[in-house]
Amino acid sequence: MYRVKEAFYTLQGEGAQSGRAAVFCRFSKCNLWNGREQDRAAAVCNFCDTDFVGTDGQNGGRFETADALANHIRQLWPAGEGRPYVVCTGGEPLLQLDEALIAAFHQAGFEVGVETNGTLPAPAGIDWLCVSPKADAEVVIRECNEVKLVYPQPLALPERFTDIQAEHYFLSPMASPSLLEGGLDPVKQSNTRKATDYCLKHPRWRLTLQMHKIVGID
Ligand SMILES: C[S@@+](CC[C@H](N)C(=O)[O-])C[C@H]1O[C@@H](n2cnc3c(N)ncnc32)[C@H](O)[C@@H]1O
Ligand SMILES: Nc1nc2[nH]cc(C(=O)O)c2c(=O)[nH]1
Ligand code: SF4
Ligand SMILES: [Mg+2]
Repeated sequence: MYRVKEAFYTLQGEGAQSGRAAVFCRFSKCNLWNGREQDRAAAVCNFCDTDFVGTDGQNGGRFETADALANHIRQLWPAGEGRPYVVCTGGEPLLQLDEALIAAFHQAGFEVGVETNGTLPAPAGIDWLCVSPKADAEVVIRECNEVKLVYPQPLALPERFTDIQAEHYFLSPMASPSLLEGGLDPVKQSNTRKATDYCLKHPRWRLTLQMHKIVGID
């Protein structure tokens, strides 16, 4: 059984695949926060900008089989256009994503991207893996396509993650958890300046901005 909070067609807004059309499959649940506001401050990850509780979002639901979920996601891709791309996110997708579901996505013609906090092992077959470390949580994934660190995090300094083998290292300025528009978020503006300064001093790191919030697509 797979539990999905919501699924929607949009442009990838973050990292090296920014601007690419994708169906986002947002799995329910996370291992670093239970999603309740009253428990946020005590959670390992306490700045999450996402509601991943339950299965009641747009195109969300409970899916008994990998094929049922893959077919559901396939219907959200525009007919006959380009190479279908699904981004598995959440919540923490690696609590649920398994080799059977990756195989079903491939069978349905998808390339499979994953956004993970890196604390759980990744199944084989993922086409694009993004690891986004959180606070003092141990990262067990040792290689990926991109590291995308939300910045600043006092317990997750960038230096700690340069031994993860990756093609790209990104800093993503921390936004207010509440869903404010990109331009109206003073917390984010100040964090964007800090991330910019860090990238200028340490040029292996690149800046990425949450383009979907700037553009206002989701
Ligand atoms: C909601 S998480 C879900 C996937 C996975 N649990 C993770 O943390 O990578 C998706 C992406 O949003 C980022 N994110 C979450 N809250 C954010 C915030 N307040 N500002 C900027 N990025 C944030 C995460 O770091 C991650 O890269
Ligand atoms: N457009 C868009 N791009 C994204 N990239 C990563 C996201 C996520 O929440 O995992 C995300 C998201 O929520 N929306
Ligand atoms: S950002 Fe990711 S790891 Fe942090 S609470 Fe949200 S879903 Fe969990
Ligand atoms: Mg998001």
